[in-house]
Amino acid sequence: MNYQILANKWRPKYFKSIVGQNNVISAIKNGLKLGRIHHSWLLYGMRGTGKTTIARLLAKSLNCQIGISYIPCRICSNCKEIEKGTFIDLYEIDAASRTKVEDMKELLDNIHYSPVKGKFKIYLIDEVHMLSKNSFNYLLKTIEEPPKHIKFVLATTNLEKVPKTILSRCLHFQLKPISIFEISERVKFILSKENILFEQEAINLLSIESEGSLRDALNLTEQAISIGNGIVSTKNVYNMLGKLDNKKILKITIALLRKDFKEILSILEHIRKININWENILIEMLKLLYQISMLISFPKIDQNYLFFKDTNNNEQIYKISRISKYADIQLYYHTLLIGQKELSIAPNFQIGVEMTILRALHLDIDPIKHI
Ligand SMILES: Nc1ncnc2c1ncn2[C@@H]1O[C@H](COP(=O)(O)OP(=O)(O)OP(=O)(O)O)[C@@H](O)[C@H]1O
Ligand SMILES: [Zn+2]
Repeated sequence: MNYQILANKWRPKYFKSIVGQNNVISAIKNGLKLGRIHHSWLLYGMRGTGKTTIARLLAKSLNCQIGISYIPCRICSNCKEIEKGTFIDLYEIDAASRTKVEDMKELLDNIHYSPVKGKFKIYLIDEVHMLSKNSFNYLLKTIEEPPKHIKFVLATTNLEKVPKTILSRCLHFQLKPISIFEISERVKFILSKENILFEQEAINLLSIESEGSLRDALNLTEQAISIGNGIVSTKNVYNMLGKLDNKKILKITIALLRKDFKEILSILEHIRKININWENILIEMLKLLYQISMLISFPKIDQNYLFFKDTNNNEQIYKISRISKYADIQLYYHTLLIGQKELSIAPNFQIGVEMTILRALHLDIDPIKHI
């Protein structure tokens, strides 16, 4: 069989394998059970959260030869062809590449003919917000009163750009960004099925980096597997993402609070030698300062609330929060934040970051001695 990227190979085959979209899935389940199936569905939400996947599952549920079902058989020829992407009554259109009204006419011209193999002809229009005004008008005519054997599934990452006239004729489903926990559980599940070794921290990093998109998480994982020769290690993921690991972020922040010029210079020299995303250093330092501020204000706060997590470093972070002054931390935070904002006008990112750290070092704040 041809090589398939992880994100495609592990596209859920059942509704129950979809993660993080419980509300949408239970509404679909009820609709299918009761046989109340609207003629036009609109799935919206950020990239890589399951829109196309759910649309295809819906096509299978509606056209399975055993009958309409939340759990289609996956054995009949309709189910098989839908999974392979060869089913004749499922029309998948990427609106981003077919925006013109001629395309829409060509697509909808034979809409009155009955389906060839299934109960329904299904039109899945991805990135529907990209259609031209004329295309929307043409679509609107059909969507107002489609023949009984037609179902539309529209998907978009940009709801604001879909005309209200179209919106008001569809049943809406909002897909949420998927939580870090759910992403990391799914990635770990897939890696164990693929017999690939991984470090937990590496998966956490990938899951945070993908910002709610499971597709992005799986693509990053794929990249990490190839860099690591089949193993997903924390070190490789840090390198791949161009990030300093948490320990170094903690180290440079402590050096700043102690006003340890020598240590700062040696860390900056180290950073210059590796391939790094400079802006990210400021972002991670800001996150750490936020965490310290929260701990000063709420010493007993639930650890899960804090996202600069690394059990080995936690003790030190708690210690800093006990011995530093809130106003000082806020001032450091503000200085780094302004530096981050001004990065785009610095001669380059390295100079921008180094000057920002120097500015923070020279603030009129007493150094903390005993960390
Ligand atoms: N909720 C989810 N549950 C399980 N897997 C998911 C989910 N969302 C995305 N994936 C994984 O990511 C891949 C891409 O997802 P999908 O094509 O459904 O995203 P999408 O929301 O349509 O994205 P886009 O808006 O970019 O088209 C899937 O093949 C699957 O592996
Ligand atoms: Zn079937």
